[in-house]
Amino acid sequence: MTEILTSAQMRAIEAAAIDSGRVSGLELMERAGRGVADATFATWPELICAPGRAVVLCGPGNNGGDGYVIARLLFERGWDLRLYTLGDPARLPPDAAANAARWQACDIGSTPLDPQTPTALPEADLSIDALFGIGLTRPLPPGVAGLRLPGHRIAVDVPSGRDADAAQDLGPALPADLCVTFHREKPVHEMLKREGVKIVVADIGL
Ligand SMILES: NC(=O)C1=CN([C@@H]2O[C@H](COP(=O)(O)OP(=O)(O)OC[C@H]3O[C@@H](n4cnc5c(N)ncnc54)[C@H](O)[C@@H]3O)[C@@H](O)[C@H]2O)[C@@H](O)CC1
Ligand SMILES: [K+]
Repeated sequence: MTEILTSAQMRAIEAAAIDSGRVSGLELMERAGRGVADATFATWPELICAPGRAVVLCGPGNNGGDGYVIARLLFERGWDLRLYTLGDPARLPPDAAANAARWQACDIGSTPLDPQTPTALPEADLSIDALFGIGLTRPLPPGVAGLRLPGHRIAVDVPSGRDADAAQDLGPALPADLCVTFHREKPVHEMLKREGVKIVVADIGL
């Protein structure tokens, strides 16, 4: 039977691993981003040798940090990247800020999303939803809830707008074809499977 962890249990496991000195938060984020890229190419192998365009949406927390890692990894593989940010990048938590700085070194730039009005996103082969993960605390702002995601839609950890613990209905959420979570499934992933979303659990070495 699949072992399922709540978001609080997941945070405790991550914190214990980091506190033990066995692994840094930054390294966990790198493994998380790599896990999403690997699952994406395992799901759509035709994309491995045919880099196209990817839209990456990065939120204000560590889910956004995963997004910056994924953008960098796709850029290194020759993809045309369009990165969008929500919130003030100057207020990102430390590991996400470090990956935003690495992204800036790629010299591609980014576009802020308007939280009130949905931004028109370009056509793309992949869209990566790294806006909110297990840290979502309230309904999505209207400018996010109304986004139309192009191409194959990949949710990082949790589709933005969904409560990872499936305990409360937080309102509209972004759609996903593939959702890549880390270490163990969370309660929402059982619901997502029933909705036809492919779930991949990436091993991040915890
Ligand atoms: N070291 C770590 O902690 C790791 C974290 N990971 C990623 O980090 C995620 C959790 O990161 P966080 O705890 O930073 O949480 P999130 O990145 O999910 O979101 C937290 C941020 O969103 C804001 N927020 C919440 N709901 C909002 C709403 N409706 N509108 C606007 N702002 C809202 C909060 O104020 C906070 O700034 C996981 O889902 C996973 O993707 C992975 O990188 C693995 C390692
Ligand atoms: K997400």
